[in-house]
Amino acid sequence: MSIKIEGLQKSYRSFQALKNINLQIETGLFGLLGPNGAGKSTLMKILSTILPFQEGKVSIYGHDLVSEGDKVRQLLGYLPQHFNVPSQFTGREFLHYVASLKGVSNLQERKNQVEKTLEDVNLIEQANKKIKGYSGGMKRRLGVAQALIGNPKFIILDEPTAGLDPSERIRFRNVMERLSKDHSIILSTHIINDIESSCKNVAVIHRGEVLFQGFTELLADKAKNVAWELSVPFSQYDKIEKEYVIISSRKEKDQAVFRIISKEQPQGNVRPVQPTVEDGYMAVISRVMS
Ligand SMILES: Nc1ncnc2c1ncn2[C@@H]1O[C@H](COP(=O)(O)OP(=O)(O)OP(=O)(O)O)[C@@H](O)[C@H]1O
Repeated sequence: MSIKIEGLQKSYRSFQALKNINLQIETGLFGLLGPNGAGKSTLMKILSTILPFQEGKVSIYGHDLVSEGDKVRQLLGYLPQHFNVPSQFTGREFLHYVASLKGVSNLQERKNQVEKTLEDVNLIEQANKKIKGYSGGMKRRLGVAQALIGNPKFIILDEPTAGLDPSERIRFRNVMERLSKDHSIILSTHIINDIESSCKNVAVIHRGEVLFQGFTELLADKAKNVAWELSVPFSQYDKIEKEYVIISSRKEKDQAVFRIISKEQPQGNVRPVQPTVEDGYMAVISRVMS
């Protein structure tokens, strides 16, 4: 087991942000899903040793997070949710700087790593431009790059794909897939598709609690027998929205067609549907499970 979290509790003053978290994370890509305010960033900050916690035990590749923080940091690459870079640097200069800080002292080795990482995040063409001229997506990709520099065994990425266009998201996934063979990578995202197509294991966290952990495809099973497609006249749109957990809706002629989660079979023009990972996620966080 690469990462073991036992009985982790974190409070900000009187507010309990993480409640008795127990997670086991192996080599590979691990997805952390949860709505806004669930506690994902709090957990990631704790794992990256920058935030203290009150209760529990965390072990990273056999090192205790608290008493062996220095050893853990040597294994770590971290992209925080809000990542600011010195804007006067060029992308290439910045990555050389990060590589030096991470102890890559051999110049040739540093060059190799920086160029490979720039390629991975598709920033070769912009590498000699000052960061202040980068777009939001380019800055995010540079953020991912700095987390990968130094070849850390344990990589924590807090919303790495936020602001990336679809082709860059696909590129990101391919790089993660390559790294997942011999790294432990935890990534948080709101984009279920990112998790579905690349993470073998996932945890769903909501209001500071882990509500699901396991194989990603098993998350879909949580919506077994509770996922429906319901067609209603357009006039009933608001009523349905209030009554059910809605996954999506579309217009078909004069009908509104809803994909919903409901324990009871709804009345009317309805049919059961094969649940997706997104259905499972919504079923878990709304606690409407089969
Ligand atoms: N420094 C802080 N002081 C007090 N409360 C905090 C602090 N940081 C976070 N919180 C609270 O802890 C809870 C979890 O926040 P966290 O940022 O970990 O959620 P998240 O899952 O990352 O959310 P998002 O998806 O919106 O980024 C929220 O209710 C948040 O308001």
